Amino acid sequence: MNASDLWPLVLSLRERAPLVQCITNFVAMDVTANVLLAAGASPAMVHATEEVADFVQLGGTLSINMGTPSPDWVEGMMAAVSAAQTRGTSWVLDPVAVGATPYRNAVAAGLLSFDPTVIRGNAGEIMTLAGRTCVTTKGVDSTQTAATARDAAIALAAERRCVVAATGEVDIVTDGRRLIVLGNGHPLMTKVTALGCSLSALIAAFLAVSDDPWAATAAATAYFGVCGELAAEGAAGPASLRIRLIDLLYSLDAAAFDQRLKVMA
Ligand SMILES: Nc1ncnc2c1ncn2[C@@H]1O[C@H](COP(=O)(O)OP(=O)(O)O)[C@@H](O)[C@H]1O
Ligand SMILES: Cc1ncsc1CCOP(=O)(O)O
Ligand SMILES: [Mg+2]
Repeated sequence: MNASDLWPLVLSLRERAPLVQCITNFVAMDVTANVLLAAGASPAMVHATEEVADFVQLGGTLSINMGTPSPDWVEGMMAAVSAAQTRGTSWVLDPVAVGATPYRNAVAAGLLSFDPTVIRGNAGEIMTLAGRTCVTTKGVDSTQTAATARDAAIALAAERRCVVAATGEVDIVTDGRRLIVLGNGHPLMTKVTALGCSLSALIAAFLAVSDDPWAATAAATAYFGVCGELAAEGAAGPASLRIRLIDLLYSLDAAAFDQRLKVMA
C-alpha cells in the first residue's frame, strides 16, 4: 500500500459525499460532523431509538461511539447496529474507555455481538477488547503504545473477523492477515478532544467508497494522520490545530499526501 493506492479513495469520498450516520458522544459531535464535512462526506447525528433503524434504511454507513453512554442512548445504538447487521450496512465501533468500568465493558460486549466491520480504538482500548490486559486506564486516554497493541490488534481482527485500527504514535490497521503501520500524526493531536472519535467516523465514510474495509480504514487513517501532522506543524497550540486540521482535510492535495505519507510496514 502506498499513496497512489490510498489517494483515489480520498477523491472518491470528495466526489460521492456518502451519508454517514453517527451515534456519538456529546464531546465529539461538533468536531466529528465538521471533520466529515471537510473530507467530503455527509454526516447525520441521529440517535433516538424511535428512528435509528429507519435511518439505517437510507443507505449510509454507520459510526457508533460509546464515549458518553447512558441507557437510552445505548438502546439507540443497539437498535442501529441490529438494523445495520440485518441490512448488511458497514459500521464502525469506537469502544471509548472500554475497560474503565463494568458498564462500559457490558456496552462494548453488546455492540460487538452485532459484528462491526471495523473497530477503531487507541492502544489501551484495543488491548482490552482483545483480552490482553485488564488495563490500567486513565479513562478515554490510552496508557499503552500502539506498537504494544500490534499483536492484540491482529488477534482481535482474526477473532472478530473484522478490521482493527489501533491508533497512537503509530497507527496499525489489520484484518488479521494484512497489516499496515502508518507513521503520520503528531503528539499535539492528543491535546485536542475527540480526534480519535472523528477518525472513527471518517473510517465509516471511507467504508462507503471501497469494497475492501481494510483498504478503506488504511486510507482514512493515513489521510487523517497526514492532515493532523501538517495541522500541528503550523499550529500555535491545540485550538489552532483543530481548525487547521479541518481546513487540511478539505484542501489536501495528492502531492502533499504523497510527500508526507509514512508507511512503516
Ligand atoms: N503520540 C502521537 N503521535 C502522533 N500521532 C498521534 C499520537 N497520539 C495520537 N495520534 C494521532 O491522533 C489521532 C487519534 O488517535 P488516538 O489519540 O490514539 O485516539 P483516541 O483519541 O481515541 O485516544 C490518530 O490520528 C493518531 O494517529
Ligand atoms: C473527553 C471525553 N469524555 C467522554 S468521551 C470523550 C471524548 C474522547 O475522545 P477521543 O477518544 O477521541 O479522545
Ligand atoms: Mg477514543
